Amino acid sequence: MAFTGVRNYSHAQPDKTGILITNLGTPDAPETGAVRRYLREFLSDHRVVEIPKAIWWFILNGIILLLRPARSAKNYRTVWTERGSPLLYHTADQCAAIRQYMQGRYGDDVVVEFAMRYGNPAITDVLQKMQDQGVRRLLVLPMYPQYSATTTASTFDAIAHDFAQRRWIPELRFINHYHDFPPYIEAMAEHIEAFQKINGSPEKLVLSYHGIPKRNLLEGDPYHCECYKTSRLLAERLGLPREQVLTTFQSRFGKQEWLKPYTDATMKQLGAEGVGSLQVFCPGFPADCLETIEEIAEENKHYFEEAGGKNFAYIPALNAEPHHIHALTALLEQHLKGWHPLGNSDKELTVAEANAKGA
Ligand SMILES: C=CC1=C(C)c2cc3[nH]c(cc4nc(cc5[nH]c(cc1n2)c(C)c5CCC(=O)O)C(CCC(=O)O)=C4C)c(C)c3C=C
Ligand SMILES: [Fe+2]
Ligand SMILES: [Fe+2]
Repeated sequence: MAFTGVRNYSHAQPDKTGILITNLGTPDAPETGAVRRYLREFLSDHRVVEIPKAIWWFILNGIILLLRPARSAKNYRTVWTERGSPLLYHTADQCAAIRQYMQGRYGDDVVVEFAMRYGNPAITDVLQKMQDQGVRRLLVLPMYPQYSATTTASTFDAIAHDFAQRRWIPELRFINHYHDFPPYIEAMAEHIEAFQKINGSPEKLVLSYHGIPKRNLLEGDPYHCECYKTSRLLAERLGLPREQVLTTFQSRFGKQEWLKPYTDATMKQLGAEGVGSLQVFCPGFPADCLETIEEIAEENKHYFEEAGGKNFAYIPALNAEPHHIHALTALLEQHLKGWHPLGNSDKELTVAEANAKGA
């Protein structure tokens, strides 16, 4: 096998640092064919579905990819905008804001790009683009605050798979999680406080995270613990008593048991108990997407109200808000330490030069 080499290398070329922001990915269009292509790639990942591969191949191709794409496409159409899928454009906006900050600090020494684990822009294409720009040090930030093998490790697999084809791999740093990073907790707290200043404080605040199969927890995935820690730190920072804040898990897939309590069952229960006002925030989703806009703000709102609940409000994700960008750049800078001064590693900057660069 031939490895991909570095083309047009010149010794005069400065070494650059690359920051790669990744998220899950989304279909290219809210249509059955595009959704099927996306779901095929996503659901063929053994990190996501751990059922033995041969058995799963028949279920996936014989049932799921025949039935689900049309239904999912219909859901995607309800959230699609002129700028495309919310997950895609929020990620693009986050990347642009982080790039602006990093360029202000380090100029052209740092390259900031984003990629998606499934679909487009594909990780391997973006890594090629970064290599072509002279990136020799790579910092990867998967936008999953809470570690899970299904998401974080799968992203690592994709980076490793790409590197396995390259002759000259860059120096690598990979952010595993940031579920308890103080600026992230602070950004969420300030965001929730700002929302409540306008909309009032609710009787109950539900913190809803994407679920994973319960078996993954029993097999040693730390995701469940990290979600509870995020909730505890956020509730403490907001000064809310324990009974006012609930942690739940949404977006089940398939027949097996997933992490409980389930968000939908909780909505029905709180509605039936006659809860007067409820706010839902999703700390595990740094960007609004199908799972927040359609599943929480529409479907689960309906469950709550149908069961008798009043005043449901969904608190939007942090998206590209300044508080969020501040938290993310603080996280990135923590992980860039020792790579300063960014730029040509052969050339030491004088103090005056470093100051002039703002490094
Ligand atoms: C099949 C099992 C799934 C696991 C395990 C899973 C974990 C997981 N997912 C996210 C974040 C997102 N998931 C999104 C959509 C989505 N998730 C699954 C399945 C699993 N996720 C499916 C089949 C879908 C597609 C939508 C559908 O057909 O209903 C999204 C939104 C994507 C978008 O385009 O908007 C996000 C984000 C996390 C964080 C996670 C584990 C911790
Ligand atoms: Fe998911
Ligand atoms: Fe736990």
